[in-house]
This record gives sequence, C-alpha cells and structure tokens, in this order.
Amino acid sequence: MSAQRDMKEKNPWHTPVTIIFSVIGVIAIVALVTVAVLQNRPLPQKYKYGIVLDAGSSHTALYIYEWPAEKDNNTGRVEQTLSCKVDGPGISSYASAPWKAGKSLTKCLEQARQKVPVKRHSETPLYLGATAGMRLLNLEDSSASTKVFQAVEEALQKFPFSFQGARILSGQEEGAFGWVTVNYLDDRLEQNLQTRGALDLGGASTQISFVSDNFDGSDSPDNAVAFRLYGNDYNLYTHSFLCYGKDQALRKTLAQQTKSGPGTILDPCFHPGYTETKNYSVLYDSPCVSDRKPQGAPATFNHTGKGNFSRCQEVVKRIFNFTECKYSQCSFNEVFQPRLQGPFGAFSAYYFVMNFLNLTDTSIPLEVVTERLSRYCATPWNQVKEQHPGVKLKYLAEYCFSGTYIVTLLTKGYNFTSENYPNIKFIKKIKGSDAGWTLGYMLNLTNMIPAEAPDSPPLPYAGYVSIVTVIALLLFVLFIFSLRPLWPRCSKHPQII
Ligand SMILES: Nc1nc2c(ncn2[C@@H]2O[C@H](COP(=O)(O)OP(=O)(O)OP(=O)(O)O)[C@@H](O)[C@H]2O)c(=O)[nH]1
Ligand SMILES: [Ca+2]
Repeated sequence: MSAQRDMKEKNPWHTPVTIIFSVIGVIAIVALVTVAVLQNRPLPQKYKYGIVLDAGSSHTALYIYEWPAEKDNNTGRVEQTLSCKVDGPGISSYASAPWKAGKSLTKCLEQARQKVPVKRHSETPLYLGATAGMRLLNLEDSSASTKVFQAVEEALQKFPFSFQGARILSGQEEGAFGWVTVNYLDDRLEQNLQTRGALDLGGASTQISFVSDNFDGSDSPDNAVAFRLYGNDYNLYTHSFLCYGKDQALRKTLAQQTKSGPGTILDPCFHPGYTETKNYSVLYDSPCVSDRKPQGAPATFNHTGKGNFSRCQEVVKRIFNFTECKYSQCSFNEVFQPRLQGPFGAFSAYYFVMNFLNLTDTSIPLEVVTERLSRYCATPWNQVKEQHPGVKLKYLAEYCFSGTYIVTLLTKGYNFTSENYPNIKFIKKIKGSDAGWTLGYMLNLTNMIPAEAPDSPPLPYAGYVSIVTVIALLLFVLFIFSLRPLWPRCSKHPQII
C-alpha cells in the first residue's frame, strides 16, 4: 500500500506545472478549431432580389428572383421565389386604352412589394420586357405602342423598386435568353456540359435556339448569338418566327380556310359538334393575316368542327413555306437552320398543350402521338366538355388544333424525326423556376453570369475544417510527446524503493 502511495506521489502528471500546461494546451486546441470553424461557417443567408415582367402577347407575368447577397456569381444560385399572373390580356391588347395596361400590373406589383423585404426595395432592379404582341402592335401602329409603354412605365415608377426600363425584346434576345435560362437552371453552363436547346411556343411567336457543331454564324449571321459564359464560348443558333405562336398560327390556319370569305367553314382542327359564330373583322385583326382578308366577305362566319387530325395537319402545313431555301438547309419560310443537335427543352404552350393531351412523355413514339391526336380530335365536342368540366372553354376548344400544330411545327417545320423526337423534354419548371426568357434576361442585365470561370477556394468548406481538426489533433499529440521526460517511468514490476 505504501509503495503504491509512493508511486502516486511521485507521478509527475500530477504536478501543478504539467496540469496547467495540459489544460492550456487543450484549451488552445479547442479554441483553434472553434475559431477556424466559426470564422468559415456559412453566414445566415441574406438575399438580393430582381423582378422581371414578361409582357407576352396573351398575358403578362411577374417573376421575382432571389439569390444570396454575398455570392452573386455562382451558377444555379438564382431562384424564382414568386410568380404572379397579371389578370386580363397582354399589354398590347390595351392599345385603345393604354392607361388600363398600366393599371393591370399593379396587383402583381403590390404582391412584389410585400414579398421583397422593405430594406431591399430601392436596390431591387425591375425590368419589363415585351415580346411578340408588342412587336406586332409596333408594326401596326407604332404610336399606340409608344403610348402603351408610357402608361406601363408610369405605373411601374410608382413602386419603390429600381425601375430599369420597359422595352420590346428582339426575337433573337427572346430565343437566346430562353436558352440561357434553361441551361443555367440545369447547371450546364458552369460545368461546361452539353447544352440543351430551347423551344418556346408563345401566343404570337415561337423560338428555337440550340448549339450545333456545324453552325458558326457565317451561314446566317442574323441567327447567331455569341456568348462567353464561365470561360466557355457558345455560338448559339436562334430564330424567332413572328406570327407562328399558337394563337397567330390558328388565325393563319383559319385564314387559309376562309380565303373566299364563306359563310361557313368546316374546320378539321376543331371537334365534331363544335360550332360558333365568329367575326371576320376579329379574325383578320392582326398584321399576321390582315393582308389576306377576303374582299366582300360577310360580317360573320360559322365555325364548325369536323375533327380530323390528318386533314387538320394538311391545312396547318399550308401556313408554312417549305419550297424555297437559299441556304444548305432550312426550317421553313426560307429560314436557315443547322442540323438539330443535342437534347431540347420545350416550354410555355408546348408544355400546356402536351400536358393536357397526356403527351409530355417523349418515349411515346411519334406514330402513337399522331394516333392519339387523331382519336382526340375525332372526339365529339360535347363529350370533350363533359370529360373536362373545369377547363376554360377557349383553351379546351383549341387543344386539337394546338396539338396538331405542335407536331407539325416540330416535325415538318424544324425537322424532328422519330429518332430525335425523344430528345425533346416538355418542361414547365426547372428546380422551381419557370422555363422562359425572363431569368436569362435578368442574369444578363445584372452581369450575374461572369465571362470567365470564377476562382474557387482550393478546398471545400468541409475539407478545410477536417484538415484544421486533424492538424490540431496532431499538434496535441506532439505536445503530449514533448512532455515525455516528465512521464512516469512505468515498468511491469515497479520497484519498491
Ligand atoms: N392551355 C393553356 N394554355 C395557356 C395557359 N397559359 C397560357 N396559355 C396559352 O398558351 C399560349 C402561349 O402562352 P404564353 O407562353 O404565355 O405566350 P405569350 O408569352 O403571351 O406570347 P408571346 O408574346 O408570343 O411569347 C397562349 O395561346 C396562351 O393563351 C395555360 O395555363 N393553359
Ligand atoms: Ca412568351
């Protein structure tokens, strides 16, 4: 017993100096690791915001985007946090009462005022971009278009955001920014992955944009948009077909059938049993068809459905010109188009229509798509209405035409075949943000996509913390070993002094 007590008394670990050193050592290491972790811990997120109004031909929508305040430059970080559909038609429909165009926007802007924190209001950029509806109004009556913009600007300036202007986007911009949106949200740009082409079907125009190896812009400079994003160069092919959005295409198809101004048209693109009296002046009230207005036609015509897909496709085909092409290859209307390449994302009306028809799954062969469309178009109008009681009648009446138009545009217009049709994905949103030109437009105007790849820290955060912890532990072990001379000399058989 006394021997054991002796050993205890002589144990140098129990001397005050070593105890103090050890405690200080442990505290220092804990402090080192804590400071390293705290200093580099991601801070509680603060967000910045941007607002874009998409003033389309059929309606206006407001989108709010948010991104972490500290890191503007990272891809995939800007997200849509609110979308608001403006009540009523597109701003171009207010040509005769422009103030109403401004007023129509206020409800969604009020929502934006609530959504964006007050202290961020004045620094939040607000953009309005108008597309094909205003392009057409501008062609038809440029002073009316100016007045609509004045009214809209006045309304937007009343809100506390940083208003950056309202303007008409060119067709190239609309196509190219749709492509940027899709590829940004898919993280394909920063990671330099194969890009996805963008197919946008609006009410008054439609866009196709993609990167193709055999396109450098020299064949057709008007269709070329060059981007340098994250250190990579892209030669984008893009084309916007004015008057080939689904509403204007429907007018063109009806105009094909009313050339002689008949009192009744038997339309294969509408369901059997559908019949409506329509005004010639309303049908031809668009620069897309106004020059074709039949002379001496009655005021109205009887629009009667016949429900026949293949005959509908024949009429739809007639709104395209496939005969002339001065380039190596064309889509239609003498427009150059390089060879289709890569996957495609098809959004807006492509999605609305194909989703309604249960045809968004592109593994369904094209032949089956046409079979199903044939069956759908042949369904009597009364039965269609019964099967879809909640659907707006205007939309419901047009799905047969719209589905036929989409299939015809894709296959006869853009030359998709049974082989590459499955490369198309019908999409509405990507990771919570709507597919469309607005996000790409904002990213471009706020310089949020850098031309060069941003420098990233050599180690990710988790790796950094692990390395600091391992080094600290090593230092601790070394420290303990440095105290070795003070260690008790233990042997298997302690000698009794
Ligand atoms: N079925 C259906 N159609 C819709 C819906 N929303 C819009 N549409 C129609 O789809 C077409 C395209 O809509 P958008 O993409 O909003 O077109 P837009 O932006 O107004 O027109 P552009 O200026 O040509 O781009 C129009 O004919 C709309 O009336 C919807 O929820 N369901
Ligand atoms: Ca649109």
